[in-house]
Amino acid sequence: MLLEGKRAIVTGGSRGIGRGICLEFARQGADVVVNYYAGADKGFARDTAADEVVAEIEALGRRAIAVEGDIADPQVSTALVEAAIDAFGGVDVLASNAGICPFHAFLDMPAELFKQVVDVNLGGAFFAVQAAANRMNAQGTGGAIVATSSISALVGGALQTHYTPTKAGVHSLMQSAAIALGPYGIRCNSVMPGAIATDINKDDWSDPKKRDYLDKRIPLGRFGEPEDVARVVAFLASDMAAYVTGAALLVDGGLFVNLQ
Ligand SMILES: NC(=O)C1=CN([C@@H]2O[C@H](COP(=O)(O)OP(=O)(O)OC[C@H]3O[C@@H](n4cnc5c(N)ncnc54)[C@H](OP(=O)(O)O)[C@@H]3O)[C@@H](O)[C@H]2O)C=CC1
Ligand SMILES: C[C@H](O)[C@@H]1OC(=O)[C@H](O)[C@@H]1O
Repeated sequence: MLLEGKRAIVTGGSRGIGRGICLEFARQGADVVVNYYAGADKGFARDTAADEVVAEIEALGRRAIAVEGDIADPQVSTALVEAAIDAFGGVDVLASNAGICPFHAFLDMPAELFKQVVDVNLGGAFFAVQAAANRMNAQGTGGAIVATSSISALVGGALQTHYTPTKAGVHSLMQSAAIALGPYGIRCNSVMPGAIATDINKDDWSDPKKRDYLDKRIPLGRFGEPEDVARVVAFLASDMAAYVTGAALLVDGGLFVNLQ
């Protein structure tokens, strides 16, 4: 097992890629704090999704707790670390994964929507990394941080002008954090998923033409599944990657390099 006895926090861990990371971490021997956000309306279904992930982790023989909170709020990151200390005694691994992509045209993009996407995707990553790194530093045993950036850090999208800069920002954050935290034995890397089948792109891909176009561009011949990303995150979080920091790994079935 790659993460035997490690104590992990996964932001946005209730669905999609984050859920995949939670389960892979547990398979690899880690205990997991599962963060999610119920939203302003405190949606019951979202609480249920997080509770189900906790139950799945426990069925794998590991410990887990669900912690609700909007990652855009810096205090939520502090609370996640405190929850990990209370439940497991500390933090060894952070997967900073929570993110949103409400597709919208550029010319009439509401300022509030732009701000929300930046606050969740980039602000949330910044504060989660800062809170986890402070705890790892206090423990004195180093740690590993893996952020979910995106292929969208490298290429654009007409309906993603608010989103792609946040993913480039997360990529850059991991590079700078790798330098800032290397002296404390804390490694910082990112994954850049391509087109992964989750709720985030359900509406966008409901257009069969767009789905078909994307599908044909992927050399490995299929959309990604959350597990495809989760296994790479577990590798980067583990000692198998002990000399890897500041790196970004595309997990896209070859989509990025396929120009023609
Ligand atoms: N799917 C894809 O093709 C790609 C995704 N990514 C990135 O992967 C990450 C995960 O996306 P994906 O799994 O696809 O999306 P999903 O919509 O399936 O899952 C998003 C997760 O993030 C949580 N979340 C959303 N907003 C917040 C918030 N404000 N605070 C805390 N948690 C929150 C959700 O919790 P809840 O259920 O409670 O809302 C959910 O667990 C994102 O950062 C995304 O940008 C990158 C490249 C490609
Ligand atoms: C949500 C999109 O379908 C998905 O998100 C990303 O980061 C990828 O680039 C895809 O566009």
